[in-house]
Amino acid sequence: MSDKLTEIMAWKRQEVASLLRTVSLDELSRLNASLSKPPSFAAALRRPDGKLGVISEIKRRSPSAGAIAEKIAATDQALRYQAAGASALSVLTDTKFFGGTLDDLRSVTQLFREKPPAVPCLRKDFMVHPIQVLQAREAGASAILIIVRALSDADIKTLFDAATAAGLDALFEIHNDAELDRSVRHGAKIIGVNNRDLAIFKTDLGLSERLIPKFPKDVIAVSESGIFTGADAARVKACGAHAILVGEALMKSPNPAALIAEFRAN
Ligand SMILES: O=C(O)c1ccccc1NCC(=O)[C@H](O)[C@H](O)COP(=O)(O)O
Repeated sequence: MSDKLTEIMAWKRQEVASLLRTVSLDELSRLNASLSKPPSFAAALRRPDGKLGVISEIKRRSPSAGAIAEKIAATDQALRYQAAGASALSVLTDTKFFGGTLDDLRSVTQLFREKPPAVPCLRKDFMVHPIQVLQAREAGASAILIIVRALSDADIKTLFDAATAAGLDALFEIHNDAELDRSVRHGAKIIGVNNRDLAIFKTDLGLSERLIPKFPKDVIAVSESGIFTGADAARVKACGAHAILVGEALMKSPNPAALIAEFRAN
């Protein structure tokens, strides 16, 4: 792993270091019991009409694209996505590389509680420790991200167990066959193929086409990154994706509702 992800993970471990303390499964279960249940991320991705679930991302900037919509308020974009019929939101909470914050997630989930329907939110960050899972649950998330390539099996188990205890779903993100095998061994229920090669920042939907047909039938399949048009969405749906995760195209679109409708046209 010698690419941008290596740099981000190293930074994330440094960032989280000041917060580190033991977070037991018991503490997470008690926290879960004390808070209102978040809407199910997994259930939102498998649509009864067979159309693609669309996970719509709030992403102000990124290492590959640079500035996307630096000044946008998370709640304004969240309302646009809610009105557009997004299945779920992905809220980037990393500040250094993506310009997001945990407050973005908090304010969006609070807004959805006040103005239903509550669209489930993924905490999109680089998870390394259960304290981040606890933060995600407190901030109202429905799911966390587990980047298989960046974590040892022991770390994956710790994070997945923590998410389960906290009442959260986990999106396992993969880039190759070995990572698919590892996710399945861990019992992943939602697996996303990230089409972006983090060494050269190029996206290739062919990666979803190669890997998704190999997913176990009961796993929810997500295709992530590099999806811009109805034709792109149709390609990944044809290979078995239940849902897509879209950032840049939706953030830059003047009409996210029309774009989401285009993604679901097939
Ligand atoms: O987007 C990046 O440049 C990036 C770089 C390093 C690690 C992760 C990165 N992106 C995170 C994502 O997974 C995407 O934001 C997400 O899949 C949406 O992608 P897109 O629709 O291409 O904006």
